[in-house]
Amino acid sequence: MNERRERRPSRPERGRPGPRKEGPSRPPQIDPARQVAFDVLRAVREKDAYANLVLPELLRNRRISGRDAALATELTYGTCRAVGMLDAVIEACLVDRSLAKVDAIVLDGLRLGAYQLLRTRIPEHAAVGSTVDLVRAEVGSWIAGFVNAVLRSVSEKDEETWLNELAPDEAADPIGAYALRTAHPRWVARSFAEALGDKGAELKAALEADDDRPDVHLVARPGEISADELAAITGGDVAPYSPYGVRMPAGSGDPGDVEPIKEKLAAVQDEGSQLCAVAVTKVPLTGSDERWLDLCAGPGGKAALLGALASISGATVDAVEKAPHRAKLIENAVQGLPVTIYVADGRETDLEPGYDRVLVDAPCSGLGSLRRRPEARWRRQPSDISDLTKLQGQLITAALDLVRPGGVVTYVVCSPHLAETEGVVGETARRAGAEIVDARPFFPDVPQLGDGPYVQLWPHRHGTDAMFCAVLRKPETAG
Ligand SMILES: C[S@@+](CC[C@H](N)C(=O)[O-])C[C@H]1O[C@@H](n2cnc3c(N)ncnc32)[C@H](O)[C@@H]1O
Repeated sequence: MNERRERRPSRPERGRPGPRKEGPSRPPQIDPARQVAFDVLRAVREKDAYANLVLPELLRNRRISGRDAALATELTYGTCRAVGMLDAVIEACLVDRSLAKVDAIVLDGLRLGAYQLLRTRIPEHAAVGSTVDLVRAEVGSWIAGFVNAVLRSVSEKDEETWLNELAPDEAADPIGAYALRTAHPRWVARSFAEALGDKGAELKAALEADDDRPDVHLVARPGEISADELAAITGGDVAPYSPYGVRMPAGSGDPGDVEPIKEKLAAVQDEGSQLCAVAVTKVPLTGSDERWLDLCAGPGGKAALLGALASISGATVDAVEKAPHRAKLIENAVQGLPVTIYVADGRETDLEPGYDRVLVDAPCSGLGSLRRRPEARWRRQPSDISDLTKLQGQLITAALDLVRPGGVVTYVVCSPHLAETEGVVGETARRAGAEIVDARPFFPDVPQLGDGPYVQLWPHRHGTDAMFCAVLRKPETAG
């Protein structure tokens, strides 16, 4: 056994307290920011909670603000995102190389500590000591020696050195190498590579951009406030592509505190989502253009933008949502707009066919917005995809039934996974005899859109989520 391995800790047996002398005798010093992060990690793991919903609530309830809130946010989201990379390093620090038998709550603590050691400038003694205290307070003093020893072992090298040791060779296995380095599951990295048609520099750039903290994007409601005005009020920048968009740097504070958002003149919405909603309205039509349908509308981001544009052009929008609680959110988003909400399954509505434009913003894997949902990359499974594509195909088919001959169906997903994008669209359009229209002209001035006919946006190219958009036209001759 080499010197380093001798110093590695053995894992504790589950639920079996070790000798009392392992734990330091001083009482644990609990830091509120780290306690919040630790509690959110637990809620994410035990209750399938969403970190970006639980964290603000805990911060509010515990009256944590300012620097403590910023630290809690950084540690929570950073740890959630980096789980795969952190686990690889932690596992390398265990004598028997198995994480599986480390108590889940202890592993939460180890991840939180390892994140601080590898991806922040927090001094080693603070990262290790505070983590030992957190886990000790939760599990008992007997665990302190183990946590301390694992984290001391993690701290022996920086992230780069660990990754050089643990990552597969970049030339032999670029997907595996970039996946570990950017803390993505391999299957997600592979799906990005397939969509990009690249396993080299562009894949690396895409995964790196996906691992960054994203800007906050706001949408200025058309007819109420302009993007220039919104940018001036918020101190943000007018977005490069959406005529209604404003971008604010990550960590600019709670967008809910922005006055135009409180007054419902603006909302938080990724610029890619804005572009897709706007594209729905830009496809040329012959004949009527009054009845628009949003077939998967909750929580109402695109319905609100479509509603505002419909109100200007004299159209109306029907918004369908299957989940009643999400339909409630639409109500809140579309107040004062010409939008009617229906709680129904989009595959079998009682709606009168003959819509001029239909948006299918289908349920999807969300692989395109992983940067905005810290824990999502580790929760999604490849096996989710086939159920989703079945549902997506059925929703597109229903939309083609509801649109009038010559009308358009715009299909959008927040995913670059080929099965959810080109795969399902190509197959469904072929079966229904729908024409696939080149979507690129409806994204004017957006660069790097490839060869069409589909539009795939990317964080590393456009600074947006990886939204996909396809436009289908129902043939004039169709019944
Ligand atoms: C990607 S989200 C839509 C986002 C929304 N367009 C927005 O911009 O805020 C998909 C929505 O479809 C809903 N949904 C899932 N299955 C559905 C179905 N069979 N019919 C209608 N809506 C469905 C989900 O509850 C979810 O709210």
